[in-house]
Amino acid sequence: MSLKLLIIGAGGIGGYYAARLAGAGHDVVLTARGDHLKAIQGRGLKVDYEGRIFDCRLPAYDHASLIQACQPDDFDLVIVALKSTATEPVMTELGDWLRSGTVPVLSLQNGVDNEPLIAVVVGESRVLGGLAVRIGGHITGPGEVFAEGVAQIVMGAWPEQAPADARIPLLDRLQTAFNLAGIPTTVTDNIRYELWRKLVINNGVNPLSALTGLDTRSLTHHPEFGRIVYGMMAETVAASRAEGVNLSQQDLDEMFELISTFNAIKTSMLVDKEKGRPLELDSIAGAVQRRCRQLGIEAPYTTTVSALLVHSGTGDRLA
Ligand SMILES: NC(=O)C1=CN([C@@H]2O[C@H](COP(=O)(O)OP(=O)(O)OC[C@H]3O[C@@H](n4cnc5c(N)ncnc54)[C@H](OP(=O)(O)O)[C@@H]3O)[C@@H](O)[C@H]2O)C=CC1
Ligand SMILES: CC(C)(CO)C(=O)C(=O)O
Repeated sequence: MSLKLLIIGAGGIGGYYAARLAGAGHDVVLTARGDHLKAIQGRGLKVDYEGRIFDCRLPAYDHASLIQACQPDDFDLVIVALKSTATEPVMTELGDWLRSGTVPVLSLQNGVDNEPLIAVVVGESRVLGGLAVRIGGHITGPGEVFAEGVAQIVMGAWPEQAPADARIPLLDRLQTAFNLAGIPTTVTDNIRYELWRKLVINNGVNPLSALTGLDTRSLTHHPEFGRIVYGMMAETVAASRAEGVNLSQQDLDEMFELISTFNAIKTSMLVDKEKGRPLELDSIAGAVQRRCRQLGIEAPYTTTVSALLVHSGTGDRLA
């Protein structure tokens, strides 16, 4: 049976997954703003993925008109695909509307601090944690998204899955539907572990790519930058202990291997820096630094790269 899905933030990630899900016959509604929204409303959303073009005509709204046009329980699922810098303001903007229904909310964002912000608004029992894995994607022009990679999704009941958790039937349904739509999707019973493993990658490459302008392959294969990437990843592994997640040396090596052998991706933070947009620095490097401070340990690589990035002229745009 087809799903009714609301995707908040039709950018690189939201736009790509929207196209796959709509292509498989699901009813997808988008939110966006500005020229991108106008283009989606006028001409539709065009997604260029691995040599295939998806042209989709989908209903799209800004948040003020979404509240007028739809009820939260018109949907089986709300997917948040915003930058982390927008999570709190958008949750405030849509808070009363979301609270007027019972629909579950899935975050597909990088970082470990989005689900807690969503839970403040809708309550933990409605939150699904998730992440977009092995995908690079961004808006290339109004109404246009480019994406590459196998583009998996990992998701699970947040913060943890209880025995006989009421969210399991929905997760199973989503897993089946997403896989049939061409999105390799797995459900985990330990989503916080997976979110932290992804943070290892993002802290390893995103800030350094924004600082240097280099893609993920150039960074990880560079004799000096590769060591800095590994150092920032190791600091993320150490930081995970502050939340009892306790990532291991094996997690560190697996994540370094994953990003070293993945496509040469222009990270989302580099794309934001080039476009002069706010960076997810606080939710990536800041998240690691805060946990390390809490544990009384240093995070010298993360602290240095963050400080250089702020100093390089983006400081006034950090959220
Ligand atoms: N891009 C990638 O390759 C990957 C990204 N991720 C993560 O996925 C998440 C989403 O990233 P990404 O897709 O790159 O983000 P984008 O910036 O491409 O997309 C976010 C979209 O949300 C829109 N938006 C923001 N605020 C509002 C608002 N108030 N009302 C309506 N629309 C709004 C943005 O509009 P505007 O442009 O006007 O701000 C933009 O269109 C991030 O956490 C990122 O780290 C994970 C894996 C890979
Ligand atoms: C590093 C990468 C591409 C991994 O998917 C990512 O998550 C991002 O660009 O934010």
